[in-house]
Amino acid sequence: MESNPTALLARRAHPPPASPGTELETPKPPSYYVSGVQDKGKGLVATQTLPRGAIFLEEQPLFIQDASCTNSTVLAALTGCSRDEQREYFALANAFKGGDSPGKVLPALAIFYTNSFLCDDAPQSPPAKRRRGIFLNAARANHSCTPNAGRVWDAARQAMVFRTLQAVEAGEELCINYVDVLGSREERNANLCDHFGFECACEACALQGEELAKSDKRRTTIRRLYDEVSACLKEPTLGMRKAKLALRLLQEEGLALYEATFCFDAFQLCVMVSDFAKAKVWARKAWEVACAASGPDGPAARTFKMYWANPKAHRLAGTKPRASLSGPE
Ligand SMILES: C[S@@+](CC[C@H](N)C(=O)[O-])C[C@H]1O[C@@H](n2cnc3c(N)ncnc32)[C@H](O)[C@@H]1O
Repeated sequence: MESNPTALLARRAHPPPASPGTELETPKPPSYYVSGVQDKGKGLVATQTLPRGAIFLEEQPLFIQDASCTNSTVLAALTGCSRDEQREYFALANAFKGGDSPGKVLPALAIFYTNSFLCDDAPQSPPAKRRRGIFLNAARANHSCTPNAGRVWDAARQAMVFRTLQAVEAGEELCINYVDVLGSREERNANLCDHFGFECACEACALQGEELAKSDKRRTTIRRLYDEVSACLKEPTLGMRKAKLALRLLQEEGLALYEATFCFDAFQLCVMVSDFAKAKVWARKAWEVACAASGPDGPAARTFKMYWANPKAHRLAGTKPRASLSGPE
């Protein structure tokens, strides 16, 4: 096996052993278990009721690869893992299995492509520098077009952190989103098939007839509003109406994603027309949503908190004639 200078070995999320003399903490029961789920193979299921914003999984990578990874570099990284870890790795899903085309991907690399997550320390690093990691537990998280969980890479702790985006009942599956979930079922599934090789079996994709048409319309409208609100610099009142419509549609569709973005848009519209009282309310709402999605120390939560404290610090403050806009419903 060729040596692999690019594979950065890291350890999995095992709690460090207590040093002699330190008191042992009572271990917390895990918030999820891995189980078979209908039409999706295995998945993560909540063991207990979890409130919005609860961390249910934190995991360090088994190993990380950069963008130039090959089957050989993955195999080399695996030589630094225990036998059990290697066995667990080869038991993960392989979206490329069964393909008999000449360009067939070898198993170690195919499993890496199917299960790795981006874990870049520098945000927005160029594609060639992007690092991806394998997380043996997190790899069991399935996709949903109405995800109830989100994940962020905590660079300081070198761990992937998963939080609930909304309250979750015991026994409910914990799902993230692999692709953008705005757009119609057809568009979402085309994207999932192209990039991940499967058709989605989530609840939103299982809708039929009128229910499906309504869901598709809500999602395509939210996507349109996403572009339109930011183009409403000249018409803050119209922009606010669109932002609030998007928030209403997100709620109807049960989507927690994008809420912070629209709240922050509403904040920016308020600061533009010097309605700083409403701006504060919107910034606070954006902060609350961001805290639930990616924690209070995430970049979005920190930015929103700063503007909540001082909305006048925003570069658009007072750039339009004074007006009064509406706050959240
Ligand atoms: C990273 S793995 C997720 C865990 C996987 N279900 C398992 O059994 O290990 C990705 C694979 O899970 C399946 N999967 C994930 N989300 C799905 C969904 N919404 N509908 C159908 N299959 C899904 C697909 O086979 C996909 O290639």
